[in-house]
Amino acid sequence: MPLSGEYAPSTSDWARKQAELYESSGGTEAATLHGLPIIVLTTLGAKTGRLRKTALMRVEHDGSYAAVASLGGSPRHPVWYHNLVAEPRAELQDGAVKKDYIAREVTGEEKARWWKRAVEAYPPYAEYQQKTTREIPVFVLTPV
Ligand SMILES: C[C@H](OP(=O)(O)OC[C@@H](O)[C@@H](O)[C@@H](O)Cn1c2nc(=O)[nH]c(=O)c-2cc2ccc(O)cc21)C(=O)N[C@@H](CCC(=O)N[C@@H](CCC(=O)O)C(=O)O)C(=O)O
Repeated sequence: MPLSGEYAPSTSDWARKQAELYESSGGTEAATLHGLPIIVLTTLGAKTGRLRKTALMRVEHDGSYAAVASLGGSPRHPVWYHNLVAEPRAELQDGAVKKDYIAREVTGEEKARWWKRAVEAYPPYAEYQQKTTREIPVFVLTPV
């Protein structure tokens, strides 16, 4: 069942602009970062209950996606991480297709498999993990 609520723009201007343009153009504009494809994830704000839209790198395998809470190797998690922990239901737009997913944070062997896919899709993830002692969380989103 799709998320409902009022959209609350991100306070990160560049990310907000990319997420909004990607969504409004059906994934035809603002579709890459450093030439690599993105997706837009919609989560439910854990405190405000408002819809949050977050551009993320596209990491897809057999219809499931990874959401990598890298935040450029920052010592803290991105705020959307806490949204997904609180409410695992999410929407994900890949190109013109937007579907409902359930997110699950992965660990161990399963995380290692998805981390490999993520670094193949976006090599800077490896540098981000080198940059911080924070273990960068990975969610796997499976279609509902
Ligand atoms: C800036 C902040 O955003 P954030 O959720 O921390 O996410 C930071 C970044 O991860 C986000 O900007 C990403 O889009 C950056 N980013 C990537 N970030 C990643 O972590 N991984 C990626 O792969 C990634 C790729 C990417 C590609 C293109 C692009 O333009 C940006 C990309 C934000 O919007 N904060 C809001 C709050 C947002 C929020 O969700 N609030 C919750 C409260 C949650 C709580 O506090 O518990 C609520 O509404 O209730 C605010 O300060 O008002």
